[in-house]
Amino acid sequence: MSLFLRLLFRNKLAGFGAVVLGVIVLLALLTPILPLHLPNETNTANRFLRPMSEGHLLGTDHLGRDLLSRLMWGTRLSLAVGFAAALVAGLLGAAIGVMAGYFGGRTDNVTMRGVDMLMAFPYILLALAIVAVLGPGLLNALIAVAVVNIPFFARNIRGVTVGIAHREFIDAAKLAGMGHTRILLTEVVPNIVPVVVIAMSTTIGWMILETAGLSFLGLGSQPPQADLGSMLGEARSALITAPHTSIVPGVMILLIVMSVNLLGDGIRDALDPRLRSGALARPMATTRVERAEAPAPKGEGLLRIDDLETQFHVGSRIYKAVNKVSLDLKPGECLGLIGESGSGKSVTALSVMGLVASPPGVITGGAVRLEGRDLIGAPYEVLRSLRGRKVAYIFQDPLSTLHPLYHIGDQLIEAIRVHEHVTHAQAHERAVKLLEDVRIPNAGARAKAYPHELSGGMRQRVGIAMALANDPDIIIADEPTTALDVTVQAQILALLSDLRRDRGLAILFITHDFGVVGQLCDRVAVMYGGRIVEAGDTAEVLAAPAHPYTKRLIACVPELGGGRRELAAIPGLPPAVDDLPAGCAFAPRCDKAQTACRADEIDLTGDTHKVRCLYPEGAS
Ligand SMILES: Nc1ncnc2c1ncn2[C@@H]1O[C@H](COP(=O)(O)OP(=O)(O)OP(=O)(O)O)[C@@H](O)[C@H]1O
Repeated sequence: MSLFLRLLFRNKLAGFGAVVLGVIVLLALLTPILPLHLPNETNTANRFLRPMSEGHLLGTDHLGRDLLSRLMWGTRLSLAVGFAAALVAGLLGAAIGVMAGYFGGRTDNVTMRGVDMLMAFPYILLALAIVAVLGPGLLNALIAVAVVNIPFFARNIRGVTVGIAHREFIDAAKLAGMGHTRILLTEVVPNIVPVVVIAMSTTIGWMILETAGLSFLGLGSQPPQADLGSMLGEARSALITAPHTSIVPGVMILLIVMSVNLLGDGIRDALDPRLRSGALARPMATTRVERAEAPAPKGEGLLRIDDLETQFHVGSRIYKAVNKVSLDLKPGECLGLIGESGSGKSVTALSVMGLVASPPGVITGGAVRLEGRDLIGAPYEVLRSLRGRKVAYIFQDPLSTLHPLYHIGDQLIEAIRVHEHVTHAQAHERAVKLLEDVRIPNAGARAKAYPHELSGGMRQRVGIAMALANDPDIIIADEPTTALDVTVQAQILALLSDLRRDRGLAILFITHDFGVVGQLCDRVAVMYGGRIVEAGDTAEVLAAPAHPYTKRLIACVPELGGGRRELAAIPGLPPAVDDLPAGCAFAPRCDKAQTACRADEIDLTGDTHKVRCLYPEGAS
């Protein structure tokens, strides 16, 4: 709760709205005990007294009634009706939306067509019609406002529920034998409550306005009862001669609606989990850089990463995802970056082109040099011109990176034309050639397919073709074969290997599978807890792993035809990068660890085969 309030008040306008609304609600609650005139007490001798008159701070109306008192009682009534209408519309609308979205089929059709019919009328006409049938009065105005707003909630919530109803956790609940009522109450409703709260918080102001509108027309509260709309309606005839009688309720309506809307926006933002995790809705175009100075280059290379540090700053917590990582990639070389989930491989790869989302990501140190030019802190335009053209990425799940509504050919054409001024026809020809290069059969026809029409392996070939679209020098492949079965995985690896040879591509290949590294990579770097713990030629590391972590990682890979042996899982879990232990991060899971391992930082030592360990394997 305190986190929610902190996030809410971080948005200054929402904080202002909360304070203004809080004061108004408090005054409205205290109205019965405040020393005010009676709101309906008339005194025609004192008609239209100006504000600041004796005994009448805001003056009086056409019947000599005290405006301050009527304002307070009227505000109380308008707020109560607005909140009640929002609650009724929100609950009924949500219930209809949940039922229609969850059960689908005929239930959905019948209820939604009813809702559509309600929506087909202009809402104010519908409200007028309802009040005309029920008769004027505040309760009937409340019913009318609630009814005309039900379709808004029903439609929104139905959409959200349809999205949830087919999710795996609902299937799991069904498989576990839960009934519909239980699934609705325990699985669906908790997921839609934030949406209902957000929709209600942003529509209360609107409903207060609608109720005031009906009262203004004489269909809501009836004389002598005051609400803000009826006060405005009664003041209409004296708009010029006694403007204060209109201004007083008008300003109050403005304050209430404005503060409710500002607060509603703030509540919506504060309930957004991305905001809660520190990732404010709009990430910057490139990763934020807070670096003292660039370290000197430690050598040559097409791509050199020197002492890179990337962190996530979430509230007061600092996640050291990448901690002084150094790597280098030569033209035509394949470097494997391997480690368990969460070791920092993807963040390292994304830092290269400033693609880590900020906030919360921050590059706090190091350098990334492409052909000698430091890219850390480079302007967005520079990075944009290099992204795709010099360095291209292939991701694990092409279905989430390919646009679902465009033909794959068109997406390739777009990728080509981002960097090259070629005609559509030329780009199309190139796109088909690229699809042929990645060995997609019948490439011309396949260019017209949508991503969902292709198999996982074919989609990943399209992902590779996208990466090749601008003939880059470097491809960063982030677990591109993890989601594929072994035969397709072998085909994709063979394809990457051929492309590397034919085009002289340098590849940074991220994986957690030493088997894949053995097949494809010349060199390998092993990551653990955001640091490189071992690096060297693949054959050398595979034959004689020096770090106990590498050794255990290799032992996890089953060997075909290697006879029956126990697969050695690594006990324990990787460390949380916001609370790394002192010394070696692997020490808590290492059976060779000594006291010294837990004391100070350990250096990466060695020449071509480097290791960060005080007691490496094989050493006497
Ligand atoms: N937005 C974020 N906020 C806080 N921590 C984050 C955020 N994104 C990533 N991290 C942390 O950074 C660390 C490195 O994550 P990264 O995705 O690079 O791991 P990885 O080795 O690529 O794992 P995987 O193989 O599962 O993709 C993890 O511990 C992760 O929890």
